[in-house]
Amino acid sequence: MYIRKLYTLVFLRNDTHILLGLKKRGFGVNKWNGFGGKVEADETILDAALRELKEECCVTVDRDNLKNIGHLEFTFTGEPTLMDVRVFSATVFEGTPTETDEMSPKWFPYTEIPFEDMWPDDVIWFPYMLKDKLFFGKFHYKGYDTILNYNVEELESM
Ligand SMILES: Nc1nc(SCCc2ccccc2)c2[nH]cnc2n1
Repeated sequence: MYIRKLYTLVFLRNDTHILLGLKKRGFGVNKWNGFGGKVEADETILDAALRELKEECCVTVDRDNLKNIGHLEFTFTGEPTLMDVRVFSATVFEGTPTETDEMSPKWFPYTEIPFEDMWPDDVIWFPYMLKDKLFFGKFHYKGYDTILNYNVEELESM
C-alpha cells in the first residue's frame, strides 16, 4: 500500500523539435525532462501543469490546448510513496522558453533526444508520446538509476 503523490509533466512540441529543460536543482537535478512538479492540495492537476510550466520556463498554454497524453507511476524500493505523474503535451503556446532558477530550456530535434542524460524510463515511453499514442506506464526502481521492472501499455483513451 503506497502513499500516492500527484505530479505533472509537460512537453511542448513542434513538427521537428521537443522542448526539454535541464533541471538545475531538486528532484531529478542535472537531468533533461519535461516541465512539472507537485500538484498542491488547492489546485487541479491541469492548473498545476499550467502553473509549473509558467514558473519553470515562462511559457503559458491555454488550458484547451494542453492535452493529457499519458500516465506514469514510479515506485522506489524501500520508499512508501508512489509518484503518480500525469503527462501533458501542447503544440500551441505563448511566450519564449526562458531559463529560470529551476530549469534551463532547450529545443531538441526528435532525432537528438539526450536519453543518456534523462531518467532511464524515458527511452521506454517516449516512443509512445512521439507517435501520438496515449500511454500508461509503471516503473519500479532500485535507487534512482536502476529499473527493476516495468510495464508500458497503449491506451485507447485517458
Ligand atoms: N521523465 C521522468 N520524470 C520523472 S519525475 C516528473 C515529475 C516531477 C517530479 C518532481 C519534480 C519535477 C517533476 C521521473 N521519476 C522517475 N522517472 C522519471 N521520469
